[in-house]
Amino acid sequence: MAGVSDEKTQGKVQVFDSEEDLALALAKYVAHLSNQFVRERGAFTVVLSGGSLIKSLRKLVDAPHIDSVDWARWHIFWVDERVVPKDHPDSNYLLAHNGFLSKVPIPSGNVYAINDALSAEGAADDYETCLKHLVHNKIIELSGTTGFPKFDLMLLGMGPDGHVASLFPGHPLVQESKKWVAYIKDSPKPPPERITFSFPVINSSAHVALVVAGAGKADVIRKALGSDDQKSDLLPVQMVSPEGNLAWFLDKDAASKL
Ligand SMILES: O=C1O[C@H](COP(=O)(O)O)[C@@H](O)[C@H](O)[C@H]1O
Repeated sequence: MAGVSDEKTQGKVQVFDSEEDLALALAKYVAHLSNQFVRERGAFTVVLSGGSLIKSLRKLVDAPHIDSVDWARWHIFWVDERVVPKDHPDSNYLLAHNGFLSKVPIPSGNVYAINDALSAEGAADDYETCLKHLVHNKIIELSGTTGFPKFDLMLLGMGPDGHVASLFPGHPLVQESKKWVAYIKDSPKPPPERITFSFPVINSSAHVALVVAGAGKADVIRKALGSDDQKSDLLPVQMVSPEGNLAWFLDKDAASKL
């Protein structure tokens, strides 16, 4: 590992010599949390992003994790999804299925994809209803502090503009304070129609990992984690501030301007 810092304000920042090393450490971190939550409460709720995050999960399907993780206890959600059919190349579900879910024995009933037959608004409402049902059944915990669902682990990627989930810089959705799941029809990154968890949900998580690799993201990482930052005009990634733990997984290229 190239470096690590642990500051209360920004979470634990780990910088790895390569994306390969990052992926190895990420797998170890996820497997450790899986063991902990399965032991403590018999379930592990994991929220996925789309994009490059899925490739960075590839070491979880290798030994020793493939055999040691209790996959039957996992419950899979998406922090955001594009409103397209599940077999469309833009689907975050399809990406996760091909790159991760098809390689591990998570029961299909524990994989909560959006209803792709609905409009953006309908799919967001439907997903929120699904989450409420799972809170009622105690699969998902509820934060005693915020009243929003408290996922065990949220795995977030970050776009080169500093967006997380489908919460984009300057978009009014970043201020959503009531809905658990919101919809967007004018996403600056295609496709335009998506659903996304709101910041209150993201920030109620027990653990959030922000996984960022590549030189194309170095400027935003400097803004988010560098010392010369002014706190006005926060990028979405700077609004990630969970009530639990925040861990950054960066490769050397993403951290090159720190
Ligand atoms: O559109 C999206 O982009 C972000 C970032 O993707 P990346 O490929 O730059 O890592 C992703 O986290 C989000 O889930 C996705 O819908």
